[in-house]
Amino acid sequence: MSQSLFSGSNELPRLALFTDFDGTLVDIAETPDAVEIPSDLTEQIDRATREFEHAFAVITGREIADVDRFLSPLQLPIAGAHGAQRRRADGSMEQLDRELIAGAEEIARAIEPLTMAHPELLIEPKPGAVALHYRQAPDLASICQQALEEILADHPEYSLIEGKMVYEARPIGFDKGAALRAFMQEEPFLGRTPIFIGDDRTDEDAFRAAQELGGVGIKLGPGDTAARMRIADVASVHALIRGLGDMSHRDEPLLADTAH
Ligand SMILES: O=P(O)(O)OC[C@H]1O[C@H](O[C@H]2O[C@H](CO)[C@@H](O)[C@H](O)[C@H]2O)[C@H](O)[C@@H](O)[C@@H]1O
Repeated sequence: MSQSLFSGSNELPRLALFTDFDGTLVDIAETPDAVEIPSDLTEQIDRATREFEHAFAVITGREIADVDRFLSPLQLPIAGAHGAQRRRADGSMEQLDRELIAGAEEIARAIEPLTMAHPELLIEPKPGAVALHYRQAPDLASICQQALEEILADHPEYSLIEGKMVYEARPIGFDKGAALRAFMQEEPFLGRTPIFIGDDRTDEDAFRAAQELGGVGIKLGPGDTAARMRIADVASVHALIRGLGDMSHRDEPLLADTAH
């Protein structure tokens, strides 16, 4: 890391914490529904959100309802479907254009012949976006990419993005960086220093946004990244969330004056 988030000051900045979901808060699983939620995860997150005065949000490719189901009973601020959906900290929803929702439904229908021919493929329709998973059939990656490219030629309002064993159609103008910036303009995020933790290439926009706003991106795992910091694995993310929650309670100087 070239620069410390805490350098030049004895006091902790007021932090806002943003995390990705799959591969960051939970380990990657064979299918989207198979992710395992550690028994203490919701409690850990709940505690951190309180200590961060609720400046804690999830920014994910999943639809919001999925994350709510996995993290029940928590109802966090969430940007879902790569930012196409967004629930603010006050619980209000940013509404996505109906035409974009209809466009995503059409794209999902257009993929069906491919998934009928290859039942190992999985379509995940979401409000305003669509994922085509090939984790059960890695050899079909290029066929999936080509099929979606052809379908998106008729849907210029969408672009193709690539994740972990998945191709997705995401509406143009939406990404995780834009979602992070939108949260940062609202309470309780306003005026805080953003930290974004993610593991995938779709997280790069959010790393850059966090850093442009004076914060830091933390990349989980290997690979080229714009993030200035790295973290090893999901267990370390849980430990970091616990640790940051503890630190945010300190109002005394970070380093005690130990000069003799
Ligand atoms: O932005 P994220 O929270 O990381 O979401 C990205 C995509 O994650 C999910 O798919 C990925 O995780 C699955 C479960 O571990 C795995 O089976 C799949 O291969 C991964 O691509 C989710 O299903 C997608 O909707 C998200 O866009």
